Amino acid sequence: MNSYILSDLQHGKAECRLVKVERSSEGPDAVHELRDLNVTTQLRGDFATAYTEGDNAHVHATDTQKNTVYALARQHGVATPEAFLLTLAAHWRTQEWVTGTCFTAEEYSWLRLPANGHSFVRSGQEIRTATVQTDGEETFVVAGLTDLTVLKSTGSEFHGFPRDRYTALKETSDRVLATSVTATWRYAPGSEATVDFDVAYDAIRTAMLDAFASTHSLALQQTIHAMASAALEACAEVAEIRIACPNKHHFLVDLEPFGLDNPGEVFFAADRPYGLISATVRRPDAVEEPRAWAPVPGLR
Ligand SMILES: O=c1[nH]c(=O)c2[nH]c(=O)[nH]c2[nH]1
Repeated sequence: MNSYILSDLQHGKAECRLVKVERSSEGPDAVHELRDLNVTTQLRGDFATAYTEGDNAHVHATDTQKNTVYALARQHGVATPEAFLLTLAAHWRTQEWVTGTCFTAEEYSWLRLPANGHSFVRSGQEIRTATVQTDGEETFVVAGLTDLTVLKSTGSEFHGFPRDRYTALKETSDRVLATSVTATWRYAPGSEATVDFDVAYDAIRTAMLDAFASTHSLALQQTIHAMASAALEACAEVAEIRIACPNKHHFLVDLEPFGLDNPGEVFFAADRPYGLISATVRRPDAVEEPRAWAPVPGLR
């Protein structure tokens, strides 16, 4: 065996697609509930000999982990993404050689069609996200959303920035502000026992959208701060929130060569490059917890 240092071992099944139908009634008038998740499991623990010796005696097979996702969905249901990940965590944290766990889920939303209670259309809006980790006795829950695309066609300015020999950007007092919000919030330790994750999600999403719409923006940075603050105000159980936003630039097209004016009506929506702006906003009394954020990507 060599003397290199092995660390950060984890193994699990990535992207277990799980659709759970809650069947409270049957027949042509059946009203069903749908939860559509993409679940990734990761176990951490005493698994080094699999890496160093190829000895799998401690390895809970990723296939077993995948099967456990489906079996626990059947046995415990999927009340919310966070609740389901907590169920997985409760199962795996007690298994031999497991000292820590990390479960993540994306949730895709479906809207009920008016015809009956069991037909749905995928809603093209944001993806909900959740991550539950355990480290021994401790539990960390973060949740959020990505791809929440928003735009305001006025009420956004950008000026007062420094100018140097490479600055070409004109100051503006009226521009299109568009972004695709990725937000992730961390629940205060212990709050997972009492918080209603669906209620919290809806409250935070609504608060962020209201803040985006109602903030007269002097910078996307200011809008991000307003959205994050509104989220903390909307949900007492959230200790901190991270928001990352691409600035989806909309450039006014010069129509003068064609003898036309363009009073803020015709834009070129560029897809790249884009500004990329992010921040974390934390309650003053909340203790930082870097472990909770470790698996959370900055921006997707
Ligand atoms: O809201 C903005 N923030 C920036 O930091 C920035 N930089 C830039 O070129 N445009 C903008 N807009």
